[in-house]
Amino acid sequence: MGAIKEVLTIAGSDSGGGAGIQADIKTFQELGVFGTSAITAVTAQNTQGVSGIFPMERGTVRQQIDAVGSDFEIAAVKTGMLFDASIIEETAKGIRRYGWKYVIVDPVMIAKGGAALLQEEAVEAMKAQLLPLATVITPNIPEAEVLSGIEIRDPETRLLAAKRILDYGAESVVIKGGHGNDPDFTEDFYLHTGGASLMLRSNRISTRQTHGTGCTFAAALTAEMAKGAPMNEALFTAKQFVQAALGHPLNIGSGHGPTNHAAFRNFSGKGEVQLV
Ligand SMILES: Nc1ncnc2c1ncn2[C@@H]1O[C@H](COP(=O)(O)OP(=O)(O)O)[C@@H](O)[C@H]1O
Ligand SMILES: Cc1ncc(COP(=O)(O)OP(=O)(O)O)c(N)n1
Repeated sequence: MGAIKEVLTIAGSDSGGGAGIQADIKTFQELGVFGTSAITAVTAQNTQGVSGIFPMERGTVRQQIDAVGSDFEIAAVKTGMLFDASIIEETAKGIRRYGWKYVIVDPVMIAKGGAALLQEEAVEAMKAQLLPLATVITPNIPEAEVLSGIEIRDPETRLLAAKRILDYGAESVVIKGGHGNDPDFTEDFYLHTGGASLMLRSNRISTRQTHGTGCTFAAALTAEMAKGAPMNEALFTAKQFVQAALGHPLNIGSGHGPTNHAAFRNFSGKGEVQLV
């Protein structure tokens, strides 16, 4: 067995443990990579919503990135909740300073309960400074609409939105389908600048316990890319990981509960995800 791969997440803390840094580290551990973190904001959050947001000073974020970057061999870096333009700038500078190879940008904007996890005026900084560094961006449908300025109603408008997002300079994008309108299926649509595309399709699981699915998907993708999986395999594993986590609920909390990060380990339903 080779040396364990080291990965970094630059994201917010979720006190409820289902999303953010906590979801990322659990996912990294489950997929056999060593997780490190730079915390951008502390949130007071549970399954019912976000009751407080405490952003870090930009220097605090920089120091965490440098502490990790100067000592660890980071095989892939993921970004999540970045909250404001100054933290986006520090994150982009850090990624450039260390020249990390795989950069997975989850452009977190709004939590399920409606709390803003990214200031509106920071969207332009994200487009200009972070998206050009991304190997893959992983917006959900509302985030893809904000980034592209296109309303996603069907596969045609989704394709247009994906192309528009790639205009900001990223290598590829996956528009996640959890917010789609098909009651039976979810579809995550991947597009590479070279024109190659993929669709990850699965049964839509009927559950309220969906808190942190986006973070978990992007963290699983990060772990697989760090281990050297080709993009199609990394995407497939990430989707399977989320499918298992949603399909084996833990019944924690009284609102939108966390997914089960340990479920993939024992997952037998690998055929439940189709790669099209
Ligand atoms: N009810 C569901 N059943 C199956 N997969 C889902 C469901 N909801 C979300 N997913 C999957 O979870 C991942 C995150 O999707 P999404 O909900 O769009 O992101 P976010 O959590 O960022 O809003 C995607 O892979 C999506 O297909
Ligand atoms: C600290 C923190 N980061 C990110 C999110 C959003 O996570 P996401 O996976 O998009 O899940 P939902 O909030 O949509 O359930 C968060 N809530 N907190």
